Amino acid sequence: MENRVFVITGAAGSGKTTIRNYLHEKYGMPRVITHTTRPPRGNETDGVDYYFENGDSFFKHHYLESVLYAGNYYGSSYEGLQSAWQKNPFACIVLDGAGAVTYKRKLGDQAVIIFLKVGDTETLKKRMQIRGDDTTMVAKRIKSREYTRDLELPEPLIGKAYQIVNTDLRQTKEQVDKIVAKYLTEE
Ligand SMILES: Nc1nc2c(ncn2[C@@H]2O[C@H](COP(=O)(O)OP(=O)(O)O)[C@@H](O)[C@H]2O)c(=O)[nH]1
Ligand SMILES: Nc1ncnc2c1ncn2[C@@H]1O[C@H](COP(=O)(O)OP(=O)(O)O)[C@@H](O)[C@H]1O
Repeated sequence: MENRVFVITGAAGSGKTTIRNYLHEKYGMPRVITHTTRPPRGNETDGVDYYFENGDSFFKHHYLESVLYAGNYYGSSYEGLQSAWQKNPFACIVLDGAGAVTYKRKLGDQAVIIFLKVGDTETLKKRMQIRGDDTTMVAKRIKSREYTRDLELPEPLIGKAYQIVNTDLRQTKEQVDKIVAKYLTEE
């Protein structure tokens, strides 16, 4: 079976983490944990949600790609992906739009991109608040250039990504199941 990495991308609050966890729980896909200089949120654990880094430690890793998103660095390491693939041929990762473009360019068909879309900013804002995000952080996030950019599928990924409007979570999961089934059955 060829190695694949399911890349979940989309704006903040669009449901990326929810779908990544679904892929992990339903299909046993290892989650590639990425590195960030963003401070942990109250419910986040180091080594589970992210590897939380400081300005020095972040730059000591060997990244497949890294970005600056809303003022913090995020990066995914080669080692993280390889160790996920050692456990299972299908892995999953959450990336911003720029990271998804780099993954597609570097990994080609091995990267299966799923772009989650939610029509309006109000819904996204509400979801972030329900999730328990700090109100000031939500406001800062929504104002960032990266947030606005990730509301739409990046131009280089047009025709190369699956797009799902994540309104009804049950329907979203069904669409994700159909995508995974294609790769499970073709092998
Ligand atoms: N390119 C890239 N993006 C990442 C990486 N890790 C996380 N991200 C993205 O960084 C953005 C901000 O993540 P986060 O601060 O957790 O906020 P969230 O969008 O509300 O979950 C999201 O779009 C994540 O998908 C990474 O290693 N590389
Ligand atoms: N289709 C949906 N309908 C309602 N709430 C959702 C839906 N999908 C995700 N959520 C909720 O919205 C919040 C943000 O989702 P999350 O997966 O953390 O987004 P992201 O990782 O893209 O920032 C979470 O509280 C999650 O449970």
